[in-house]
Amino acid sequence: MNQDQLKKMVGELAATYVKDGMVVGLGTGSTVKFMVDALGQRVAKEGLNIVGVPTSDRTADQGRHLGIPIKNVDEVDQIDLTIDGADQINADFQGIKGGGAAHLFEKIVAINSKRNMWIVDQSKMVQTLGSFPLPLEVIPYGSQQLFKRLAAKGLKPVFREQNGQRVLTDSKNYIIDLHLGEIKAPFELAQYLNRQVGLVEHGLFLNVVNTVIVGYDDGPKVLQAPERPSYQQVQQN
Ligand SMILES: O=C(CO)[C@H](O)[C@H](O)COP(=O)(O)O
Repeated sequence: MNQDQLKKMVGELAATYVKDGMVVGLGTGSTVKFMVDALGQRVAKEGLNIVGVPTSDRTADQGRHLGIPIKNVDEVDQIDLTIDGADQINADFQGIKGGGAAHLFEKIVAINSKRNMWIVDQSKMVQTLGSFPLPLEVIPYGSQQLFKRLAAKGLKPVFREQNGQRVLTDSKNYIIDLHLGEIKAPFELAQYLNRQVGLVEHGLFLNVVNTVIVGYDDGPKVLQAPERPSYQQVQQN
């Protein structure tokens, strides 16, 4: 199976976890796109009654187009289940997200969800995080100074660009990617990044996910992460 077929397989399986009456967080990315397509089909064919809380303008547009009722995260009491993709997941179920520049909204939706499910193809499962560059969403004002501080600390920052222009998030912020190679101590790194002024959110998702569906050539595998409070929720209290 090619990567797209694996993504479609896990996306379609994840859509079967959505039950009537649920408020569902809708992630962002090419894997989630398959899941939202499948959810749209269930809404049309089965009359599935759900509310979708999207994590990007892209996903909101797709959901609306498919007839899924869409609400903002501030318009719902709580989200029952969020289904999202990931860029890397390590052996301890910690993740890197933000390859699609949507990790700020994805994290807000994730920490306001009762359960979080990630859907990935087999290439995303790693022993140690970091070979995928770690995305940071930063406010444009002062971002060059922040960039210099990150570089001085040896974190190998690179402003993300597309067609020669800096990428802008849905909140009109920049993305800086840290080309770390290996992240040996993700919690320590998260603590350092949380302290940086002008850095809105980093792409380390620690103790967030409950269930991971991985697409392998011989079929999907459903993995359960240990039950634990999310790092971000603990920090906030
Ligand atoms: O974090 C994300 C977007 O910010 C995506 O979930 C992540 O990049 C995975 O994307 P894809 O399913 O296209 O591989």
